Amino acid sequence: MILRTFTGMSMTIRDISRLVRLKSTLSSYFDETGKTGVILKSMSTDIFENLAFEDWIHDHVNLQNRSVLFLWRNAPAVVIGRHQNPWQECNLGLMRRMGIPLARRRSGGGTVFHDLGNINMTFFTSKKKYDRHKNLSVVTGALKELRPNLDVQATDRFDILLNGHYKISGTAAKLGRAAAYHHCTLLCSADRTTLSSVLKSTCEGIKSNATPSVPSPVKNLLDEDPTLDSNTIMEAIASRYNVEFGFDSPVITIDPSNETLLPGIHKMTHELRSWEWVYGRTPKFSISTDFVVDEMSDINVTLNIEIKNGIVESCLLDIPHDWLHPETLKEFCSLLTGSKFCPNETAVLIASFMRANHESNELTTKIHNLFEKVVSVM
Ligand SMILES: Nc1ncnc2c1ncn2[C@@H]1O[C@H](COP(=O)(O)OC(=O)CCCC[C@@H]2CCSS2)[C@@H](O)[C@H]1O
Repeated sequence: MILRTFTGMSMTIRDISRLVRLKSTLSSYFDETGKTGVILKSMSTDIFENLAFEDWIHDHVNLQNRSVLFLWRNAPAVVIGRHQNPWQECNLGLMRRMGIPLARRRSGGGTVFHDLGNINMTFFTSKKKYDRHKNLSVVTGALKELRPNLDVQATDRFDILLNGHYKISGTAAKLGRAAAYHHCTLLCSADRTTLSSVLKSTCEGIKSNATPSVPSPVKNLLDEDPTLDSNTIMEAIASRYNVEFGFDSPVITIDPSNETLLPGIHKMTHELRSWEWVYGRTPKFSISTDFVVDEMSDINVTLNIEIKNGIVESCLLDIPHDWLHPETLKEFCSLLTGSKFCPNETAVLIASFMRANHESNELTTKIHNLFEKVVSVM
């Protein structure tokens, strides 16, 4: 079965049999049933599949007279805004070591951390009905219904604060020509240690006009009230959504990797996963930084590098000529120029460079040290 019901509110047998019988796409299902409000919940915890599903709904569902609430959670991931610079926003080295993926979403705004202790909600409407205040009041209303003493309030910048100070929810939005979506997070029991360590850039000397994030002190709802749990919170949000908007939708569980139901979804997911989208879409930037390349003799190096579309446009290294021959240095820099600003690609290039230039062990060690330092900013 393509869709299955979830929670107390159940999908009608007629709805299900229609879907099974038609083996239809989700958009034709919407048209068939004529429902004006639909609540969907993802069975995937893959950030790229879930972001692709958002795109799919936005592009394929007629949202003129219809609203959709999408509820989803992800395995650990860092999600940057459309116009952001990942090198400026997060600790990419640590994320690689921890196996935490980086995703770039299509909406603007800042960088957030997701894991299974964080709920995401996407409110799809026509552009005319787009109303972030109303959507956030669904969230705060649901929380107050569950625990009347919780002090949760939406702010002017559409964050939700707990006790007037701690951020528990961040918002971003995408406005299309006729349709729109507003999506937000909700911190229930996320790993705050990982959150703060991955959202700390290690890269110094970046110059860019990418959108910067606005860091805030964060808290989990379950730290305030350990008797809460994220499934209960999700159900409360779903029923509050129905009440607030006058709908009667069950929560329909959906598989965002189902190509039959969602024609074209695989291609959309693939694009979101690609290096070209995640890193290559970074607005042009430069890095100017100093490092010691040879601790023994205290050799100081200045690196000036310019990156456009994720590709090294120019690379200048200021190194004492008696440490590395200017010709070798020139070759090293021209090797990087035109390549992806990425440790894997650089490692391959440097390895072949070292094979071709194996004059002495001393030179190999120097190139290796230089490579390690340059790669540490990637
Ligand atoms: N999961 C989560 N929820 C709330 N706040 C967070 C979270 N992770 C980090 N932060 C805090 O917010 C700031 C960034 O705030 P800033 O205001 O810059 O950015 C946002 O809030 C963007 C929200 C995007 C929501 C989308 C919904 C579905 S896909 S992602 C960060 O430095 C932390 O201090």
